Amino acid sequence: MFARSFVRAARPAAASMKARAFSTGARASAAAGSRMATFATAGAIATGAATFAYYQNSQSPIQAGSKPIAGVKGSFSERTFIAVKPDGVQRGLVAKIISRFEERGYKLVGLKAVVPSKELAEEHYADLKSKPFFGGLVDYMTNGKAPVVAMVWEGKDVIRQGRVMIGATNPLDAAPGTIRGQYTQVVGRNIVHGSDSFESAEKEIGLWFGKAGELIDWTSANEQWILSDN
Ligand SMILES: Nc1ncnc2c1ncn2[C@@H]1O[C@H](COP(=O)(O)OP(=O)(O)OP(=O)(O)O)[C@@H](O)[C@H]1O
Repeated sequence: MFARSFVRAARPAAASMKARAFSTGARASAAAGSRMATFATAGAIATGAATFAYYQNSQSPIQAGSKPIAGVKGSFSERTFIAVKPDGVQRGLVAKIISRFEERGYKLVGLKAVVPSKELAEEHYADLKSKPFFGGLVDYMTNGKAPVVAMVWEGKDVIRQGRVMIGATNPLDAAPGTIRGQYTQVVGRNIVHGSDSFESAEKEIGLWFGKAGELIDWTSANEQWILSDN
């Protein structure tokens, strides 16, 4: 009985959330000149009763710019940009990468599949413009043979911890147990990206997720069990 009324009540809210996530996605897409499909951003997150209540009581489940786009540096609200690159998507490693962050207790606040425009990829990797592999890197990110799965994760020290979890850029130097140390062999196909500083996170989240409109500010029921100090 409860379950049925919950589902019935949830339907219109979920539908409006999806519509809103889609329209903000479309706006950002137009801005970045990218082809993208926003999926599961609002719908998959809003599965728990507590989260549902939060959405139900909220006029706008989509963040309206109340929080800085990369959260607050060094706080529980710090955010990082993590992307599964096309080789990771082709190899079916998206769920494994998401699981690592989820199981660590980090909170998923943004998720979408994107084939980025050349301009977006060039801006993302602007600091590598002079490198001989730059053209190939941009082509591999943008050729559409597979999308990039772009994500924003939130939690304590998530920028630094995200880099540790991902491992060194060159798989030869990546420690066993890190994502690259477990799944990759060569630097040109190292399956995942993570912001390397707060400033990079601000820039990258802004580039890939527009003006924070696509990010969902929600409260995890587990937060006190993951983030409390004695
Ligand atoms: N020597 C190289 N040959 C080919 N591709 C490279 C080389 N060095 C770096 N790359 C590619 O460029 C990406 C960006 O390089 P960068 O030096 O910024 O490392 P990173 O910050 O660990 O990587 P990412 O930005 O993807 O997280 C690497 O992840 C890799 O895909």
